[in-house]
Amino acid sequence: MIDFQSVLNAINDDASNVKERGEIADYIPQLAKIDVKHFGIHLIDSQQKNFSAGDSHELFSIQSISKVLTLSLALNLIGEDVWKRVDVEPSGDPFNHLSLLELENGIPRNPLINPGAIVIADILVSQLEHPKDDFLTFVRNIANDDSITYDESVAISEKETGFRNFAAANLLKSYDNLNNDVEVVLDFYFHQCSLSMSCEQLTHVFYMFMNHGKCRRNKAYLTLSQVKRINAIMLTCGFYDEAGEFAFEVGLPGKSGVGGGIVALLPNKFCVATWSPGLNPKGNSKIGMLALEKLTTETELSIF
Ligand SMILES: NC(=O)CC[C@H](N)C(=O)O
Repeated sequence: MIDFQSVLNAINDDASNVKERGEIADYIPQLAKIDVKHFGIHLIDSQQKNFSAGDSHELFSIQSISKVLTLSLALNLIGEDVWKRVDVEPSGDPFNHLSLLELENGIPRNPLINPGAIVIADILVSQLEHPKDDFLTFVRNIANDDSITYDESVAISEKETGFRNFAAANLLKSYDNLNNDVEVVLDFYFHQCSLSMSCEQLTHVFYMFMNHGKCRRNKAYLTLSQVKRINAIMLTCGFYDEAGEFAFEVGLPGKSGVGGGIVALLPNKFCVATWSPGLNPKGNSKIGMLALEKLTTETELSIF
């Protein structure tokens, strides 16, 4: 038996001693206020045993990690038709890159870069009666946790400075790959990104991706084939132009966000989330990447 708690304690000790902690994502002014010194880690295993260290119960902005959840709901609602509007190839580019979108006639490379997630947001806005409420209910149900909510101040802050996302949405519109108004779709997108969760809550939501699509209460939200696809997309696209590095160093499907969160999982074994708000130049949590590399090295557990 692996002693996960000892491994997490050691990771937390190491993380606290790192001096160069990366840069906070200050292009969203509300995120710039967060103390770069935070570090938290939480792991849930297949028996639903929980292990944590550091600031694992503090809330943070999950940002792009939400893209996996909107994709899951879109697959639930319209199935394979999702792939008519967004591709499944890694982009090799930063998350907010636009030139590929023009080269490829308005079909985003994958659902985890911003233009792809904006198309998914458009699908949800079309399909749901009360998009923001219904998406929140979906996430709360998976986690079995009604305390999860949006951070309005983060959503408003991003709306005020989200010029590249407005550019992406307008470009999508010009290629007929956005059915609703740019303002409406981005209001939804900025809210999904503003979802506030702790490391513990994130593992409770993402548990289903390591458990054949079933949440902790054993209710199925995704089919086996959908989980396989989403995990594959996380592995190949979850870290933008650092997806290769994450697979190389950590060896797990996962997803990062500019709030400094990372969630990753090993099917049938565990789901883990880290939070450290300082980012590396590729926009992924600097210490979170180091922590997960240590986790899979020490436990010798990875998909490879
Ligand atoms: N990588 C991220 O977390 C980016 C999400 C952020 N809301 C943005 O659109 O820029």
